[in-house]
Amino acid sequence: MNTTRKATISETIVKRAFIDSFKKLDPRIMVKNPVMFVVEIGFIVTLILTFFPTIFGGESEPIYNGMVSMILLITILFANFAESLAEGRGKAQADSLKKTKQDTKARLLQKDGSFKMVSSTELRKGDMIIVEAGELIASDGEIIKGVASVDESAITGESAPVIKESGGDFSSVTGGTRVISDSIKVRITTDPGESFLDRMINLVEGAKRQKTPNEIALNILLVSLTLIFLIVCTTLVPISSYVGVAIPVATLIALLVCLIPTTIGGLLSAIGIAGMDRVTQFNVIAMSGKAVEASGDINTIILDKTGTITHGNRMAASFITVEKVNHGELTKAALHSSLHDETPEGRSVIELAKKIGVSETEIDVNGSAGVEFKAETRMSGTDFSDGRQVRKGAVDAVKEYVKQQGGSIPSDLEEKTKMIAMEGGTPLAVAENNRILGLIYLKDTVKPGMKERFDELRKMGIKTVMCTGDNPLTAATIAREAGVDDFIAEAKPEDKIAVIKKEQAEGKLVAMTGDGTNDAPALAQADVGLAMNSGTIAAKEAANMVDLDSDPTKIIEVVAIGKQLLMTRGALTTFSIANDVAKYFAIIPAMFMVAIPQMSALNIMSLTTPQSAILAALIFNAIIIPLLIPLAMKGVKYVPMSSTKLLNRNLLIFGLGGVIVPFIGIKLIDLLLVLMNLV
Ligand SMILES: Nc1ncnc2c1ncn2[C@@H]1O[C@H](COP(=O)(O)OP(=O)(O)OP(=O)(O)O)[C@@H](O)[C@H]1O
Ligand SMILES: [K+]
Ligand SMILES: [Mg+2]
Repeated sequence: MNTTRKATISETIVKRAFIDSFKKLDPRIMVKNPVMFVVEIGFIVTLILTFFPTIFGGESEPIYNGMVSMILLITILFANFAESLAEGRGKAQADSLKKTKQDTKARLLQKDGSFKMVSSTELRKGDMIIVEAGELIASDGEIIKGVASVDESAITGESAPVIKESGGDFSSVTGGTRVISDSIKVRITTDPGESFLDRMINLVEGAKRQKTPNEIALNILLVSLTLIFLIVCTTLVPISSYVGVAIPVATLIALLVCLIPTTIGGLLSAIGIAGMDRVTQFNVIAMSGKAVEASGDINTIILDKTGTITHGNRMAASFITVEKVNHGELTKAALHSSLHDETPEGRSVIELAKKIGVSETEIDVNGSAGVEFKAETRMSGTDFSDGRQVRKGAVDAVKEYVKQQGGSIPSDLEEKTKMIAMEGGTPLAVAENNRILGLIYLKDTVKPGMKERFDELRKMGIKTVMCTGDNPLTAATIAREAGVDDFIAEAKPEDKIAVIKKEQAEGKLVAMTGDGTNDAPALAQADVGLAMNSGTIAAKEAANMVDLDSDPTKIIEVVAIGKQLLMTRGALTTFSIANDVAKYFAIIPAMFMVAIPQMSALNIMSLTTPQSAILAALIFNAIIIPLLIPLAMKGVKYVPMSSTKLLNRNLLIFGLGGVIVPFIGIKLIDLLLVLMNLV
């Protein structure tokens, strides 16, 4: 689906990561990762000991010190490499996006109606520009007038052009995309440097990456463990001298590094970056790592109906009269109600009326004023200078409207409304003053494969709720067809927020997908707000994720990636700590073996010499990091099942595995060291 933005781990990325791992040795950068910073201090101390073996008093072997020092350096480089590699794909994407970001010329509209050519960097919020076919859109904005097909491949990677039009949910355009046909008038909505493309570059580049609350909490745990082991290792000095053993400083440092959680400490940020990156590979732009993490814990998903579950191109299919109303009269009224309605629905009504055959004079808008469609009123219409008022809208809204003017409700309205709704269509009632003339049948169909997608979510234990402004019958039909768990009909924007707040009050994490301006408050309220790239600027700004392919069901992939991120972090933490336990049993007996022969009983791995044992444990501690890079980057495999089952499975694999693997690994390295005559 995506060609330009998907970068694989290429040779260039690996090369850049290799160089970056050395740059990251800078202590000012290292200090941000306390566990690895301790390793770096250990490296420096052992390096000094290599050249000045007696500097801290007592005897020590320079070659052994040098070996420890080198292994420590490699350990740090491995950890840095993991992080650099994770960052690499984003950096490569940022490079290709920057190429898209060229300085373009724009036709800036002047007060007198003429236009002036200006550079895109001069455009400010509120400016009006005209973009003609073949031209690049200079900045983000909203179409005020016109319809055009736009090539958005520079941003989305999707080569098929999309239709953008004023009014309604498909009015936003992105800077850097190209108008293919027709001409549009655009109101600029961002200042230079704050455009969607700018934000996207910053995000994929990881320039402003912030640690998530979960990462911070885990870091605190890792730092605490490091402190505890620092104390343990320091207190070993008086204890050992009491039993008559002098432990070399290099050995103490090796022991400390083996005991502190270097595996997870070295891979933690790579896991986070890779998680964000996986979301990007799915063509979803996450504004923060926090949003990706939250999606892993989602309990409820709120989706709107039109354009999300259904195709959303609600087109007028037929006009249905009530009682004894003349068909021509209804057609005319439907047309009149839509004269100023800029929404796709409104335009489709005019199209249908023209197809049926109304005279051109009826389309004259002179002497009339439009009543804009609003999600709150769920009506639109026209007021004529002769006092005639024509409205169309949701049936209950129009019923209320005519009742207020003393009108009555046609006897067959309900039955005919029901007929449309039962088929999943949206019925709009048409009224002239206090008379209801009939109905407009807006057709819309459920997107294919919806049922399977919602089944998948159910398996993950996630509840789906469809929230629509449409009537309960249409809602019920679509809900049944799509297989959502629950639905809310006749929902106004504030109702959508209320649903989210209610779930949140029960301690649940809520995700919401939407595209309309009326969805924006709810998108902001939700823990995870996924806006469609096709949607309005307001929706995209309120959300913390934007789907470039405008596929609302992609929330499923995002949830899976979030879960995978949390699981990967948990699994590798478990593995890292279990590992350290095993290393303890490798080193401690070896350290005291000579002085306290009884300790040999604990030397269950029967490692050759104290030195071989320590070096083997330290080497294992280093190479486990690159060995786990693929897992950190790709994530632990996620299969939809309950979280308890998942937890048990992972504890078994990574907890038990974490104890067993080092025993085998350390023993093998020990044998190898002896074979190579290194100890
Ligand atoms: N152009 C229009 N003129 C008059 N009424 C409209 C128009 N468009 C929609 N309506 C009516 O208003 C209702 C609410 O429309 P809206 O698009 O805001 O729904 P929504 O809350 O976004 O939910 P969904 O997108 O799931 O349908 C529609 O169900 C329809 O009855
Ligand atoms: K360790
Ligand atoms: Mg909508």
